[in-house]
Amino acid sequence: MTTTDFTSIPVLDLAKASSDKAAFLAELQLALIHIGFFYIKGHGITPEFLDNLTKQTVGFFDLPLDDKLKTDKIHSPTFLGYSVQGNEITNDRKDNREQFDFANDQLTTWTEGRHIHERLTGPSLWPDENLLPGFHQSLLSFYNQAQDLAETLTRLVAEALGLEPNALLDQYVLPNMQHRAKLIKYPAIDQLDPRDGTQGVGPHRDTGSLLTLLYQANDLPGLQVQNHAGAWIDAPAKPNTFVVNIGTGLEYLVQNVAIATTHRVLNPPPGRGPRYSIPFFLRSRIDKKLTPIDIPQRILDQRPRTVVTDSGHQFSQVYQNDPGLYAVLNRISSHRDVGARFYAQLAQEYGIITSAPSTGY
Ligand SMILES: O=C(O)CCC(=O)C(=O)O
Ligand SMILES: [Fe+2]
Repeated sequence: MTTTDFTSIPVLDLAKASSDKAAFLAELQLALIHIGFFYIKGHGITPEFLDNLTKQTVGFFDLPLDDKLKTDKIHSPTFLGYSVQGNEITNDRKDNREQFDFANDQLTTWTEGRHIHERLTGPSLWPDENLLPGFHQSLLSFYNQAQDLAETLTRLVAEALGLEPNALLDQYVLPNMQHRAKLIKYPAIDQLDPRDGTQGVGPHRDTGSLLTLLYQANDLPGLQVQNHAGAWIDAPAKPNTFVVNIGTGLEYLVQNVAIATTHRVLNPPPGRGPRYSIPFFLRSRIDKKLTPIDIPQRILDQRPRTVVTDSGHQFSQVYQNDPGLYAVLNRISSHRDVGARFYAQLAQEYGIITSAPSTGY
């Protein structure tokens, strides 16, 4: 075990990818191999758009509970929709956060007898447009802009690892596949029952995805990244940046040379009000078994030897054989009520409902 490791998260400027590409790729390579997290600025998503998205986010969580519950995930096998505070489990413990999962609207192709992963794809559950005018449109616009940015970054990740720009996207992302995004609200500690502790979301790695882009919508502490010696490092909000991190999908597909670093969120300190964040997850395709890509030896030689992590490693073997099944199991694990309703047999087969395992994302 190493005793020293990174103590802050680097800020990369996407504009530099045009003005001085070699320097940008060198910074990116370092972040991928040794940190697993970086901030990105100069990304082109406007401050006005992000301010409006923040207003829509606060507006949604401020709706009466009954209105939010009309979009509850329990109504859909896609796990898209609202989850009330305390209804999610990470690393065996209840998270203190409310969230709204969404994606672009797609039709379900699943019918009895087809692969179970197809049941995850389908339309989002939107609140009544009259309650929140413009909400649906803002969120879809965020989804599309974030997907473009995540794909741009994935091309640069490929280059930083000595590959052709499209090498990862061509193999591991389908043009029309459904990715995921969320609105999240973390109540401050004084708004919680003391018995609930301070776990906004427990230590985890983002499961099965390639990259996560996270917009921290207000300036409150809480997000922490576990460095590879085991210490927790703050990742404070920085205006007009996204925090970018690597998912376990990318880590596996690039032979562990980019690292899916563990992170968590603590509920905000008393008196500061709730923290809001908005992640987008660029997934890897889940319709077939994926084989890791060949990486130049000079890059592989830089792989870190040991990484300390407080996150569980649930089902990672399943991912290697069947990423679609893995995606379903992770969703069931995080949202047991939806799992019990739509996937009872699978949940039982994998001991999920009764044994309370850990999960991520
Ligand atoms: O809200 C945040 O800052 C992080 C959220 C996160 O890590 C996740 O939902 O996977
Ligand atoms: Fe995460």
